[in-house]
Amino acid sequence: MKITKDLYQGSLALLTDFYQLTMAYAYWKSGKSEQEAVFNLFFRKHPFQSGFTIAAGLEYVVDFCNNFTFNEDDLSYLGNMKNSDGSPVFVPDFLDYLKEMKFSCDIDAVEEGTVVFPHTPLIRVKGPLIQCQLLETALLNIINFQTLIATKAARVVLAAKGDSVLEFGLRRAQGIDGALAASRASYIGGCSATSNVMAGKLFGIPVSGTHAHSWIMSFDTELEAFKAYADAFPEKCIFLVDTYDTVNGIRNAIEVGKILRENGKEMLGVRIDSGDLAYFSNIAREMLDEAGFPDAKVVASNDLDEHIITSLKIQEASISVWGVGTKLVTAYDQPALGAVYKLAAIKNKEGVWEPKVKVSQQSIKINIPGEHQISRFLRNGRAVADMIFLQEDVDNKSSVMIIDPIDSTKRKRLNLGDLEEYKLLKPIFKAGQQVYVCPPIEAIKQNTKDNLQCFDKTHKRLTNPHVYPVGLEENLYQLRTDLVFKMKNYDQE
Ligand SMILES: Nc1ncnc2c1ncn2[C@@H]1O[C@H](COP(=O)(O)OP(=O)(O)OP(=O)(O)O)[C@@H](O)[C@H]1O
Ligand SMILES: O=P(O)(O)OC[C@H]1O[C@H](OP(=O)(O)OP(=O)(O)O)[C@H](O)[C@@H]1O
Ligand SMILES: O=C(O)c1cccnc1
Ligand SMILES: [Mg+2]
Repeated sequence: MKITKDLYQGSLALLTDFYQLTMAYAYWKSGKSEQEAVFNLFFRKHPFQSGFTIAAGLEYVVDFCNNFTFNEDDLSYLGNMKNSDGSPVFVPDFLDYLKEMKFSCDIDAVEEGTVVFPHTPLIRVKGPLIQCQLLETALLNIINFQTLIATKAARVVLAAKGDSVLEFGLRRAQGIDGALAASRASYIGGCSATSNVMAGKLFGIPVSGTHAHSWIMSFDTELEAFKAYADAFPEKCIFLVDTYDTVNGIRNAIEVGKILRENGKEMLGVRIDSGDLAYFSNIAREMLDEAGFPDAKVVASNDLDEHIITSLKIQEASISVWGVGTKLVTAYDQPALGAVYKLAAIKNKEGVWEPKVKVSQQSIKINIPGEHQISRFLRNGRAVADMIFLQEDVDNKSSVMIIDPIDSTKRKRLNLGDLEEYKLLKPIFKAGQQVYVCPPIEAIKQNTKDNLQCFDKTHKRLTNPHVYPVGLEENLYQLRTDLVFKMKNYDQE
């Protein structure tokens, strides 16, 4: 196996759980493949005890759907799968069906960079049951990870309060694709650049960086190392000052900064990667200012996350650029988002849509039935609530009641006349044809910024944030309750 050449072999159709294929076969065998269905992809709890989540990954989903075909290699692999009695798992007629299958679903989704909340669909898939089912695992894989990392990045960037955050995670990320996807999602979440050069090339993200301790250690003295770096990159000098003695390192950086200046160049700054970052950054700032380098930046790195950055801000550390790696790209404190993909409605034999619920002991796990939409209501540009609803329930209404999906005592009346309404689900595919143009990554990053700006700072607080109201329109709430009662059959002894 050569990972550079052979890994995906031009097809991602088998990037799925085996049970999706066994269900697909069983749907086909029982004549249900083409029955129309609606599935929603949503999460139940914000990651990191955050008050918000940033949607990311849609562009990957679009690409996946546009290339959703089983190639000859995939089909021959499936054709060779055997049951324990030696019989083939999948009969040739089914493999022919897969070969001819053309992606034909409608997909509606929340745009990347949108602030999203529990229970509201990030992606809605409507189409033949077999296709909806076969998309589940890949869609979850893509959206769960990129949404998680975009959210983590947004939190780190909020903690940095306007300072640049550089993403340095490649060496610690979860494998090759994890690293690439994390760099993309980190940029969407608000990072200014990545150290990951391949992500720069693939996604058009700015790349940047400093140098490592090994560079210093390869010379007899730190001063020699700084001079040689300045010689190679006079425009890009951020000297790593903590290899031996941080204060001495700053002194050496200043000395080389003066030589650069004599040659018409400016040192960009210093990086501190160990020790007490508040203490050393303040010393660096004082020494740089005193030596006539007030514009030189102090970059800090070393196991940073949003909490350490917040603490360093409180300590009045003089850091203006933050290099964040491991804890960002691995989502160290919560390594998975936990979004799910649930059947919400199915068209019966009479052609009538039937809403569906999965009943659970835990009310948080009861999904929201039907092909619903989400509206975000804003007052003077400020988000006040999100409503999950069925269009027919709100037509011609001047006010609506929304009810918390978990706690029905939490309700909010919205007077629609006073509010701006913004529909979150946008058409992405219609009958398998892409109708949405994926925006450039800069526009997605800007969308994150604009979206976050609409939310009160109490929802963006990193610890114990104020909960933003998201509710089911009352008729949809009632429909869900009635369906649960019906499926539970409480009237029976
Ligand atoms: N003033 C500070 N307040 C809070 N946390 C800090 C402060 N200074 C550094 N930190 C954090 O404390 C941790 C220090 O970790 P660690 O003990 O591994 O580093 P170190 O010993 O300074 O560096 P290294 O092991 O790389 O030489 C890091 O997560 C760092 O970001
Ligand atoms: O700390 P992170 O947020 O992951 O950021 C990336 C780290 O990677 C580099 O060193 P590395 O960790 O490889 O070595 P070090 O711990 O000895 O500095 C760099 O100096 C940072 O410390
Ligand atoms: O460019 C840097 O300073 C860098 C890159 C990767 C990891 N740590 C630091
Ligand atoms: Mg380290």
